Amino acid sequence: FYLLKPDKKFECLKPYTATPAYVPLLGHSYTLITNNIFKAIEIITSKNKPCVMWEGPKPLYATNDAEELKIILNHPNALNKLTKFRFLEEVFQGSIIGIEASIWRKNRKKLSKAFHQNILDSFVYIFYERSLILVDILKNVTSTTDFYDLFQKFTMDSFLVANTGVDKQVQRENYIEIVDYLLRGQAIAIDRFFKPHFWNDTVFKYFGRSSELTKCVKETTDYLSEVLNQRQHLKDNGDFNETRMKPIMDLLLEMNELEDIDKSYVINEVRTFFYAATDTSAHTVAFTCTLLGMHPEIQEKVYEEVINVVGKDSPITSKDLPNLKYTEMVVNESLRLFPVVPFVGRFTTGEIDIGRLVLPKGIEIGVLIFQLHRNEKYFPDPSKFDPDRFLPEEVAKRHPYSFLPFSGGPRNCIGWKYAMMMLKTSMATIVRNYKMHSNYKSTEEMELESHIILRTSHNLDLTFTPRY
Ligand code: HEM
Repeated sequence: FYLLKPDKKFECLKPYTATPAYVPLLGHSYTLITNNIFKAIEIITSKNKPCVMWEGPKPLYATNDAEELKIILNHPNALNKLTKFRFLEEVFQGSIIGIEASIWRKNRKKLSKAFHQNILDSFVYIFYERSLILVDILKNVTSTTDFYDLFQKFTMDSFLVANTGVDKQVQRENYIEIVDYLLRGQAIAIDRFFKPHFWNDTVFKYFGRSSELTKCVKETTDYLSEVLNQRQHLKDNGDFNETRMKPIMDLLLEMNELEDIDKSYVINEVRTFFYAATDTSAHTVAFTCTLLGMHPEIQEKVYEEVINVVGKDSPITSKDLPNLKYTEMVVNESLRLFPVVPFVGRFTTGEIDIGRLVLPKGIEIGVLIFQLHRNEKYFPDPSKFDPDRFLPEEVAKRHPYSFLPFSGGPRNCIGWKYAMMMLKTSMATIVRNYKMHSNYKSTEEMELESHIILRTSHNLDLTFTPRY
C-alpha cells in the first residue's frame, strides 16, 4: 500500500498533484521513460502552475511562482540540493555545487573571493582574445557545423586560461585528451542521473559505465594536480604572472596556504567550475546568435551600440562592458527565453511556509526556471523575443524573482558575473565582425530538449556573413 499511494506524511500535498495519471509504483516518473527531462517536466506541469509530481511515494513540489520562489530560495531549510545529486557526486567530489548546506556555507564564503570584481575585470582580455579566435574560426562554418560544439570549444578555451593559466588552444586543436576525459566524465554522470535503472550502485558498477567514469575522474584529477604543482612551483620561485590576471586556481592555491585547504579540494572545485561554466555559457552564445539572426533590426542596434562604445577595431575592455547596456538586455532576453539551466532542485531539511501551503520536511523542490520565464503573469506574449523587457523601467515593474537564469538566494550561481562578462564580450566581438542570419520565423519552431543543460534537439539554423 505504501508503494502504491503517496506517503501519509505528505497528505497535505495531494490536492496539488499534477494532472497526468499517477501510475502505481512509478508515480509520474514514467514520463521520463520516453521523454528527456525537459519534455517530461513540460508534460507534468502542462497547466503552467505549481504542482506536486510523484516519484512513486516521493513528492516533488514544482513551482514557477515568483513569490514562492523568493521564499524558497532564501529559506535556510531549502539550501540542500536534490537527493539525486548524489549520482553526480563522482564528478563533483564534494565540491561546492552539491555539498551539504553546513559545509557549503563555509566553502562558498571562501570561493566567493575568487569572483571578486577586480579579478573578473582582469579576465576580460582573455575573453576578448579567445573571441577573436572564435571570429576567425567562424569564417569556416558550413551548413553542417555543430554550433553547440563550436561555442563549447570557445568557452572551454577561455575557461582553461582564466581558471588554470593553461593555454591548450582548444578551439584550434581537434582532439585534446584532457578535454575528452572531462566531457566523457560529465556525459556518463548525467546519463546515470536520468536513468533510474542505474541508480542502484551495484547495477551501475556491473552494467553501467562505472569504470570508464572512474578512469575519466582519475585522469582529470591527475592532470589538474600536475597543473597545480606547476603553478605552485612558479609561485615558490616568485614567477606568478601578477601583472595582467591571476587564474582562479592560483587564488585558491594562495587560500590553500593561508587557510590550510587541501590540494584535492582545489582540484575538485576547479573541475566543478569547468562543468558549471562551459556548456551553460556556450549554449547561451548559441541561442543569442540565433535570436539575433532571426531579428536583424535588433542585431543592428547591438552593432551600433558596440561601434559607439568600443569603436570598429579597439579591443573590448572591462571598462566598456558596463556601457554595453543594450547588448546586456539582449543577453538577458536570450536567457529568459532559453534559460540554459531550465530547472534546479532543492531538498527541504525542515518545514517551509510558502503562504497557501506549508512544504513538509523531507521533500524535493523543483524550481521551474523555464516555466517561470514563460509565465504570462510576468512576461506577456512570453515566446516573443523582446529585449526591451529589460529596460530599467520595465524591470522595476516586475517581481524581482520572475527572472532567475542564475537562480536566486544565497545558493545562486557563483559565476553569474563571470558568465555575463564573457557573454557580453563574446557577443560584442561576434556582432562587430559578422551579420548573422537564421530562418526560424519564431522561437516556437525550435524543438527543445535538456539533459540538464537546455539545447535544441536539432542543429541550429544559423549563418555568419563577414561585415568587412
Ligand atoms: C550562462 C551561464 C550560466 C548559467 C545560466 C548558470 C546557472 C546556474 C544555476 C541556475 C545554478 C544553480 C543554483 C541553484 O541551485 O539554485 C548555478 C550554480 C553554480 N554555477 Fe552557474 N551558471 C552559468 C555560468 C557559470 C560560470 C561561468 C561558473 C563559474 C565560473 C558557474 C559556477 C557555478 C557554481 C560553482 C554553482 C554552484 C553554486 C553553489 O552551490 O553555491 N556558473 N549556475
